[in-house]
Amino acid sequence: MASPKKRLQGLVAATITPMTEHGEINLSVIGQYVDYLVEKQGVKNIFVNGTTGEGLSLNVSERRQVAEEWVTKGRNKLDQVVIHVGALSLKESQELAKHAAEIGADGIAVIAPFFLKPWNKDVLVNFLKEVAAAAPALPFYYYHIPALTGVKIRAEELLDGIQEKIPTFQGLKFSDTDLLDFGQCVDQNRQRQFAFLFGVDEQLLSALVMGATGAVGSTYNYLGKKTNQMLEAFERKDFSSALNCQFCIQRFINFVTKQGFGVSQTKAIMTLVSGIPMGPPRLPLQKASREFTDNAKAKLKSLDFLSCTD
Ligand SMILES: CC(=O)N[C@H](C=O)[C@@H](O)[C@H](O)[C@H](O)CO
Ligand SMILES: CC(=O)C(=O)O
Repeated sequence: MASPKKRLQGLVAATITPMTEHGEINLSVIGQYVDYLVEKQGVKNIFVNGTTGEGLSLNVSERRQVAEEWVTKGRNKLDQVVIHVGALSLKESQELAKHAAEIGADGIAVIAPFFLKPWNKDVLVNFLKEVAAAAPALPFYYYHIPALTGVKIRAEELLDGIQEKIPTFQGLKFSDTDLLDFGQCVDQNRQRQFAFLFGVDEQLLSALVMGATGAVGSTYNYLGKKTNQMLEAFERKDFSSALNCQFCIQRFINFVTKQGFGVSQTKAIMTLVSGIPMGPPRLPLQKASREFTDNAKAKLKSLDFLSCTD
C-alpha cells in the first residue's frame, strides 16, 4: 500500500488556474502564488486542476503543464500537492495519473465521470480503480461532488470495502452538504487512516464536529488565514471563537452567493485580495462583472479580510 509522508490534513487550497487576458494558461505567476498561499494565508497544501482550477476546461497538455509548474514551484515550500486527474476519458485520466506520479506529486484525486455516468457503486469503483492503477505509488482520493457530476452514489456506500479494490485509497474530498453521509464515512472507517476532507467552506465547522481531518476549498486561497484561526480555535476547544470565525466567513460567502458566486468570481476576488492577476475564466464561464468585484471588495474591507495584504 502506498503511504504518504503523512496524512493530508488542515487546509488545502483548490488552486485557480491563472490565465492571460487572451484565455491562455499563465504559468508565470504560479511561483508568486505559492509564496502568497504559504506566507499570507498559512496554507501549505494545494489541490490542482479541480473545479476552481477549471481542470475540465483545460486540455491534457495544459493540465500537465499546470500540474508540473505547481509541483516545481511548490517544492520545499508546500507540504502536499494533490493533482485532480478526473476526465470523461479513462485513457486521459490514466495518462494524467501517470504524469502526476512522474513529476512527484503527493497524491491524485478523481471525480466520477459525468457525461456517460456510472449508475452503481461497483461500476464507479471499477473506473476509479483503473485510474488509481496507473499511479500505483500515489495516494488516491475520491472527489465526491454530486451537484456538479450528477453522480449521486453516496460516499458512505462507495467507501465500504474500497481499500480491498483500490489499495492506494487514502481519502475523500466531500463537496456536499449531506452531513449524515459525511459523518457515516468517518464513523465507519475509524480504523483506517483515511483523510476526510470537507469541501463546503461555509459549513466547515459542522464537518469538523463530524470528524473532518481537513478541508479542500476555493475560499482558502484568500480566507485561509481566517479559516486557520477557526481550526486553531476548534483544536483548543474554544467553540465560541470557532463559531465567530465561521460566521464571519459565512457573512462573506452569503453576500457573494446572493450575487452569483462561482469560479469566475473566485478569480476576480483572488486577483483583488492577492494582487496576483488570475485573469479571466475560460468559456463557458464568463468574467465576473465590475459591479460584483466592487461589491466584493467593499464587503471584504468591512469584514477586515483585506488586512493581511493591505
Ligand atoms: C462547487 C465548488 O466549487 N465548491 C468548492 C469546493 O468544492 C467550495 O470551495 C466552494 O467554492 C465554497 O464552499 C463556496 O461555496
Ligand atoms: C473546491 C475544490 O475542491 C475544487 O475546486 O475542486
